[in-house]
Amino acid sequence: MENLISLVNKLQRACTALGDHGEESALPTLWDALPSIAVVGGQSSGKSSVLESVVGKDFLPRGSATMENLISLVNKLQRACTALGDHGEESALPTLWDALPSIAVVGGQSSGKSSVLESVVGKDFLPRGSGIVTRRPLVLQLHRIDEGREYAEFMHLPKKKFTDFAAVRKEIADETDRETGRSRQISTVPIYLSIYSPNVVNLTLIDLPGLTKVAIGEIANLNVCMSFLVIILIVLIIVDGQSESIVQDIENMVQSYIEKPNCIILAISPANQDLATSDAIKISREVDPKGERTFGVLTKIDLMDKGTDAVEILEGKSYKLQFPWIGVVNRSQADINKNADMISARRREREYFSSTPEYQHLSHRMGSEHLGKVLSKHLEHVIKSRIPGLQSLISKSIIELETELSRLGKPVATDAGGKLYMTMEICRVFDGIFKEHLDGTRAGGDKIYSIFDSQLPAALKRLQFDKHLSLDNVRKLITEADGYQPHLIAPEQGYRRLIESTLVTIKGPAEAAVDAVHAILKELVHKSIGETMASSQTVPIILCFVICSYYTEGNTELKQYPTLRVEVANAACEALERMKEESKKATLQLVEMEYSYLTIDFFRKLPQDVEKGGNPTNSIFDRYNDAYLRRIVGSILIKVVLLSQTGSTVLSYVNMVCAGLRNSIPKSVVYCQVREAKRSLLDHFFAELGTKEVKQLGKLLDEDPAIMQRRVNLAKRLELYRAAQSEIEAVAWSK
Ligand SMILES: Nc1nc2c(ncn2[C@@H]2O[C@H](COP(=O)(O)OP(=O)(O)OP(=O)(O)O)[C@@H](O)[C@H]2O)c(=O)[nH]1
Repeated sequence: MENLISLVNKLQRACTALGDHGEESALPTLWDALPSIAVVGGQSSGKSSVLESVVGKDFLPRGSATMENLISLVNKLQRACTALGDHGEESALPTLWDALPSIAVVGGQSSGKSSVLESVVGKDFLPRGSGIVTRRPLVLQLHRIDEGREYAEFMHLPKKKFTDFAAVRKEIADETDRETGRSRQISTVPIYLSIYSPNVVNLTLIDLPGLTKVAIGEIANLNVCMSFLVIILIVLIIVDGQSESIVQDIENMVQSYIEKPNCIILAISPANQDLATSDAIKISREVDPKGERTFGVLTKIDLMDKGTDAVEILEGKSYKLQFPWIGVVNRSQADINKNADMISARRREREYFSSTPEYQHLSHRMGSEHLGKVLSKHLEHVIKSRIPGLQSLISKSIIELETELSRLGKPVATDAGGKLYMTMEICRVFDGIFKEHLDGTRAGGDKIYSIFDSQLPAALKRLQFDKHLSLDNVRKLITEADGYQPHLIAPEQGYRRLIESTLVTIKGPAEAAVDAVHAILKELVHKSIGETMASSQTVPIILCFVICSYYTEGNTELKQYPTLRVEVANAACEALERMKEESKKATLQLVEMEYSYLTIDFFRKLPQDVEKGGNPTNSIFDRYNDAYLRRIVGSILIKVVLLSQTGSTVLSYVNMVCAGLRNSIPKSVVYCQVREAKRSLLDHFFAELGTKEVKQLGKLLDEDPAIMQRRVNLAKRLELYRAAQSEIEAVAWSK
């Protein structure tokens, strides 16, 4: 039996070595066929303990992994936010940073903020000196590691691990100067520092510049002598690069961090100063009047005057906060100068509280180690309570980002094939929209019909053939056509001239119809360009061309690519121009055809008419009298009588031809322009596109750099939010 079990063990080891873990594989898997025992159970049900008992060894990791996960998740999200430039500052994009809980350290200048931070971390790494030392927010993320050497990493130097904390201090000072240009000004752009150590608790702390009270405005309240001294001081400060506005700038910056409801305030007040004048308490009260998210920290307890103590404050009697006050004893300036190490400083601090009679009863909740633990615990609690809110914010943001991204479309392909494909797809979408306008799915095509139905007939009517065929005009034309020899039977040449000169006038309305349709087609081209969505970018390449899906999946206009937009518009308009010329030729030809050949029946009927009513023996002048001419013309006044006699007259012939042209002109226009535009609007453009090099194609798709940048930002943010969503879900489920 033992052999059998060890055989299975051996086989399982071999499977693992071959990468066969029972996961999906194209090869038959042996792993799945081997028997094994899986330990299942709820969280903290004792799975690991059962396993360890079976093995008889203590070898599995333990602890409140979920809680640690929470803080490291928030740390991760904060780092990701920073990488995306999301510092919680004003941005058109939804910001996750603001929703993430953080701890901001605030207090007056030299109140001991940096010392508290260093004590919590247990490392000496922050720049020290006179004046305003902290001039940029320092976002300090503490990561607890199980073992190994502690190290620090800056966000702006991602690949560099700092094991020497003096170098960390130097880098903070240098990076501050890089941003503020050694001008001693302050900057709101944070420095991100991560410290990995087995001696820290998971925590994110933000060190902010110290609040200061020196301001020009306060000089007025001082006596002359003092004012003089302060002015000299301020001049010195200004010479040193610090302007008066710095006081306000610092206050604004601190305020902007701590006013966010998710910010936990670590208010640092020195015990050797009156608490009533504490900058930290003053500013935190403004944003958190009930003290619901303010932790009061009292520094410099060891520096209090002899005979005084901080017991009243630490017991919450003189100034009550929701959370108990925590007293700390940091390294003094002398300790710093002597390079006293943090471990012994922490030990001395512990000893101070346990051995000072006034504080002995409070010693279990004093000191920087205790502070670190309290903050970590509180942060966990806050994060936990924020999870539902975070989840809904992230889900909402994901939807918003996806919508916006699909509106912007996919980025331009880099290779020639991809660029060509994208250009063609955009053109095809444009072409589809243009056709829809003509076919009635979209508005605009109906205007063409209204030209044929009302404008052309109205224009033909306005020609007033009867007026053109006035007796004087008829006489003139017939006489001219007869030349030196009057006609014998019928004035054929005269008829021809009359008809020709009348029908020629139809060219005007015919040409106008061509031009009007051309104008409408051009208008529809521009309309379609405006409506063209770069939806080819949102539809997977394998999908066939389904226009309706383009309309629903995205609505980025062709104007996203200004050059392509212009080129497509030009190509389409040039094509329409060519079609217009063809149409004009064909349509005018229709009119010309009508006067080039007159229907023969018309002439055959004329001699009979002459026989019936005319008198060929009359002199030429008699035959050209008004009655005779009127008969030729068939003027409206006498047309009833004369039409019945002559059967055909110039006017009726012209009207007959005109009625025919009224039908055939639209046919010609539609054939040459509308049908042709639907068929081959961009044929020339496509032919030219095929000959273009990748560079020229790139120029066509010269997207607005701002849009490109926005797409990149949105995509990164979406990636972050999706990752955050799955991580938060994992934590939320295991809560
Ligand atoms: N004796 C003693 N000295 C302290 C204590 N806390 C801070 N100090 C000293 O007070 C001075 C100022 O401390 P910092 O931690 O630099 O103060 P800060 O608030 O960070 O200063 P800025 O960032 O410049 O505003 C330093 O010399 C510290 O050594 C303390 O609890 N006891």
